[in-house]
Amino acid sequence: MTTTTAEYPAESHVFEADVARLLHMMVHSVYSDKDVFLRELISNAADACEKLRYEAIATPALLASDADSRIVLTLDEEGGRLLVEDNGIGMSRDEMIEALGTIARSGTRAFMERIEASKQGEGAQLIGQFGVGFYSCFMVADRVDVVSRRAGADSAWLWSSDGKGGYSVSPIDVSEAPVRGTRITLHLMDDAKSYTSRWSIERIVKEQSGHVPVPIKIAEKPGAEATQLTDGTALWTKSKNDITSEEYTDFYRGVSGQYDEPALTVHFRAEGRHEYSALAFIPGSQPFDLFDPDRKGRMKLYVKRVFITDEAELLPRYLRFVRGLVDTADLPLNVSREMIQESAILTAIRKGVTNRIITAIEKQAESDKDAFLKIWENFGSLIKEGIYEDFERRSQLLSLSRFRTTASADDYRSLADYVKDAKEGQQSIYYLVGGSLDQLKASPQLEGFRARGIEVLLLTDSVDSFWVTNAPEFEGKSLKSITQGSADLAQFKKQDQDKPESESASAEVQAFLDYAKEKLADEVSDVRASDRLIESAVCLVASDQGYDRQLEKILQGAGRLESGAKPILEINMDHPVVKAIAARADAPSLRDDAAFLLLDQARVLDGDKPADPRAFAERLARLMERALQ
Ligand SMILES: Nc1ncnc2c1ncn2[C@@H]1O[C@H](COP(=O)(O)OP(=O)(O)OP(=O)(O)O)[C@@H](O)[C@H]1O
Repeated sequence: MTTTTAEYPAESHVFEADVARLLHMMVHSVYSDKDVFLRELISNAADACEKLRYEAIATPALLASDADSRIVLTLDEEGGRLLVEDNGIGMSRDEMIEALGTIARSGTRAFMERIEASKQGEGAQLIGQFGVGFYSCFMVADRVDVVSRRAGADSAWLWSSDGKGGYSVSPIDVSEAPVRGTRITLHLMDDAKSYTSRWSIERIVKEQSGHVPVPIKIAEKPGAEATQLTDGTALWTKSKNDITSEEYTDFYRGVSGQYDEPALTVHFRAEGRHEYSALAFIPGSQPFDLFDPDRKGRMKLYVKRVFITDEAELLPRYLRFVRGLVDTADLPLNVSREMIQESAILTAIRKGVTNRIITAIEKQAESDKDAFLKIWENFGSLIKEGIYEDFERRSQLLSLSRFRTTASADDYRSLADYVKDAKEGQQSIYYLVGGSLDQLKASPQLEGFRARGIEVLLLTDSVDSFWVTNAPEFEGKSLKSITQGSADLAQFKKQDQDKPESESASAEVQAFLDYAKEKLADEVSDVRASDRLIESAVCLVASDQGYDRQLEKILQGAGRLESGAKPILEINMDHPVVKAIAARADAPSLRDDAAFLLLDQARVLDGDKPADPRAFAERLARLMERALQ
């Protein structure tokens, strides 16, 4: 039964707020390389063909008599139009409203915010780098009509918009729609009329979409016979030696939706117990939604070249920045998506692909340090998640990790570098976790390590607080936070021989320590002499048991820990202020204020605030008054 207009009159809809924002950005984009719109449309068309092939496994009738997927581009120079048509799955009315009136992709909002916050030129570059799907056609068209008929349905729909405030959806006679699939008509803007020239379309398709796994045809005018532009051969089925790096890049761009160069390409065919091909890429830059909590891996699973799903978890979570696909003949075509998750074959494939990717990164680290460091800068924080998630590969991932350290200057150091240069008798790999490198470099806790030339890893990624607690060892040395427990530095000589090692505390200073311990008992668990301080008077450390201070702050911030453990206040027994206060046993109120002020000073050095700002201000005022009198 054909849908009647009386049942479904033409409806007007306004765009969801985010779509409107995105469209505004597209239309006003100064991005010069507008060609990218065609890649987006072709990629959607190819996805639609792949979805149909998948649904047709269970319902072969969907293919009817037209089994071969294709994408046809029709040029209409006279009418100033470009048509992109596929015989894929098509869209129902509701699917159209959902897909072309809202933004489903996670992270798009974050992406838009980045574009809006950036300077004009940079924002435009971002658009070019990532592409923004269907809506990019409004960079070249002032009206877009989408006619679609879902496979197996007896109705067809027209979606139409000028890309400004909204769009309309109306039923149209099936005789005006493709038998199955979607036809998108772009009414080109005056400065975009070159997209009706065969020469430019052919160039763009070959450059951008030459390896889309659905054949692309071109018709020079409406009604003309279409000739083939690309044959739809799946790139991954070819031998590595027959593929140029341009072809890989083109394919990567299609599969990742990013328009940069891949930083690393891993392409192999596994034979033996399980047979499959894998083609995986590490992107050349961070995808904009990399840190979106909903972001999933984007490796596609094909069975005998039929796309099955991109939710098969073909890689461990921490490798979710890798894009690409696995194609296997070992799974049955009609395997359900649920069964896939539990399949032993898939587990074996996951292991094989993960190993190959990590080995490829390791090789890159050896053969091309700069290229590897770019990967590390973009994705190191994710790779480090693997240190606590992937027990089997922990030591491999630790070896791969690179760090800023007190000895690295602007370069990176590996744990192997660290161990090679460790002091004689040094049992631990020391680290300090915090929010930024500058803050870490200014930490009082570092002073004693610096003075003795002991290297300390400076860790600033939020994941660092977690993996360090799980990876206690590298080449026999345990990882140890310099803000937790005792520093045990006395066994190492200071490099600056002029400064004598501190003698055991004088009785006076010791008495002040005991006094402070009693006074501050509500706020700290201990007050003790420090061997990690040189210039600063005080610092806070966590006790050996429990969490390190930085992790405690993160857990508290996330509401996963109610209150932190009391820290330990360490005091520099050689510090002139400490000595001077210790000498004033005759002035109890002064000692009292000093004890609390020293604690607050340690808090501030830790990036915190004084616990009681008012009491702090009063104590400070009293002290200044005394000094000024
Ligand atoms: N030719 C088409 N056939 C069927 N559905 C389509 C077609 N073009 C677009 N769509 C639908 O519109 C949705 C939105 O497309 P859009 O390009 O904006 O984002 P996307 O394809 O989901 O994301 P990405 O570009 O990151 O893959 C698609 O997910 C799909 O459901």
